[in-house]
Amino acid sequence: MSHTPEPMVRFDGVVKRFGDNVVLDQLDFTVAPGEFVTLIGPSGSGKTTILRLLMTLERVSEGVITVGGEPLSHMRRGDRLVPADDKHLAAARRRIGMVFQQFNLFPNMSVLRNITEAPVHVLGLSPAEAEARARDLLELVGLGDRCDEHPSRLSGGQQQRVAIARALAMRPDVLLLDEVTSALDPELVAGVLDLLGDIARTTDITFLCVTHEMGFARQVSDRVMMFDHGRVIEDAPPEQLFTDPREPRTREFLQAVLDRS
Ligand SMILES: Nc1ncnc2c1ncn2[C@@H]1O[C@H](COP(=O)(O)OP(=O)(O)OP(=O)(O)O)[C@@H](O)[C@H]1O
Repeated sequence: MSHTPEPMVRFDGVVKRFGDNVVLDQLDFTVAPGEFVTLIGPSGSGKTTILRLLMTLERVSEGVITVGGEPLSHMRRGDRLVPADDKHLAAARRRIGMVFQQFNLFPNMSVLRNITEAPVHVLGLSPAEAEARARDLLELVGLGDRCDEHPSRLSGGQQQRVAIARALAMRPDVLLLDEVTSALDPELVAGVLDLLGDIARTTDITFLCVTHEMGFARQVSDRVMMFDHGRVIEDAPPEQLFTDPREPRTREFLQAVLDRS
């Protein structure tokens, strides 16, 4: 008998409103463990809101999000689900990492300390364990010789590599990527994308990625979800979605991206 694994991420009837503005409209989707899913769609279609909900930076208005089968936004109380309290949210958040457009490194700490800080203070690793982990990760991202420098001495691409190492140091089950190359000089983009592609191929981390880099999305994604007005209007493997989109809105969007580049 075949066994379908529990999705790593599940959105079940998720609604997000800001005032009267319905930003996510009864959203249902799942992401399997280890899958790389890219979210595309016009500005304002709700992509970043999805990542912010997963980071618990926002709360759902309705519906349930689960990560690894555990409700993120809610807690089980007997047979019922009740909104999560801060302690539950903090525990759930540990399973999820995020890399932002603007690196968000601590400017006054060395590169090494940027990476050891959360494993020591959030996961409770000893400083020696955290440092060993950080040094391994800095090797992985090609910055093994820059441990003691401050982020301001690094290029944007190198800073983003530190941010990637920092996210990996928490050993997340899910890694969220939000336009991670948008703030980089064009010549630095490919190196960061190659690194992320390698990490995606060689780890079992589940990725949700918002990007305008359609070449990258096409290369690394298992699935691409096209959003429009807070709904998924098309969900397909990249080779299909990019070459033969079913929905006219997807076609228009891809054409507009092509025209801009
Ligand atoms: N904190 C907030 N308060 C009010 N409205 C918000 C807030 N955050 C997002 N929105 C609105 O939610 C909608 C979706 O925004 P979101 O950032 O998720 O879109 P997006 O698809 O990621 O867009 P982009 O590609 O431009 O980043 C937009 O209409 C936006 O104005």
